[in-house]
Amino acid sequence: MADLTQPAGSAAVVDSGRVPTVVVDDVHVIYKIHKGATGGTTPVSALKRIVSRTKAPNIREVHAVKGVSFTAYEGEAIGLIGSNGSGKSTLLRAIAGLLPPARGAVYTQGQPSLLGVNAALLNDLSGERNVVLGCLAMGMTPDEVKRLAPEIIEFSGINERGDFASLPMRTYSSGMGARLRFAISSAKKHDVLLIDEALATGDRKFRARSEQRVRELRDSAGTVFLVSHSISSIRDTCERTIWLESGVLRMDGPTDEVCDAYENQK
Ligand SMILES: Nc1ncnc2c1ncn2[C@@H]1O[C@H](COP(=O)(O)OP(=O)(O)OP(=O)(O)O)[C@@H](O)[C@H]1O
Repeated sequence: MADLTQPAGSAAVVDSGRVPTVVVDDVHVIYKIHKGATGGTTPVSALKRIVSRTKAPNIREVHAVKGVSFTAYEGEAIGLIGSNGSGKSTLLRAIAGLLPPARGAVYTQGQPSLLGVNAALLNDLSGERNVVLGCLAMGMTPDEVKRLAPEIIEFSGINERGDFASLPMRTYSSGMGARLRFAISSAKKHDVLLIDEALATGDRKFRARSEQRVRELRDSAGTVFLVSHSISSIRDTCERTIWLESGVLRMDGPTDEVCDAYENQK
């Protein structure tokens, strides 16, 4: 995925004066949903379909991202906005390499790191143990982990109301869990960091801290993508915004212009 050479005839445009980190080139993502075993699933009917080259009747397709193209550069923080179901999370997962595009391609510099509110931590382990495991999983050395763990716990704020870091994560509120996930993932410099709504789960103080962290990550020459329904978070942290609607890229430009258009629609 590291080769950023642009394919001939590509819809994505690369500015040669800047270093591209993500090229999304005419990407389509289609979910195939199995509607359950409601007939047509016997070996005989499957054989008939193979012979007649027809699709299984119990598979529905959802075309979630439709021909999206753009290029992201080093040092950019890009907001992704759009109404519910417009394809923001799907696009993020495609950039992370978790969903294969049905058509088109994603080219990235290094392995993008997806930070979502559902990022996997182990519920039966304490916050402290999850910090250690999460940091090791991101490639830190044991010494780095030892040095950074107290800062990560401090940043997450989970100990603000007692010693929660030593308690199993299942005792945390969903906001506390999300804050810890954000604190772990953002402790490391990423070439490309993808954040899905994580900032929305914290309280006001944590939101301010995490917005500052996003700006630092961006300033350290990484590229940050931020999916959020909070337009004020997007305005505060991103200088560029992409607006998706029904899977189609509706607008891509300076945050103020795109957010104004989004807020003034209809
Ligand atoms: N795992 C899935 N299987 C099938 N369809 C899905 C799946 N995930 C999302 N979709 C569909 O894909 C479309 C885009 O969903 P997606 O979650 O990417 O939108 P979104 O813009 O992130 O929405 P929201 O703002 O509500 O989080 C929707 O129609 C949704 O129903």
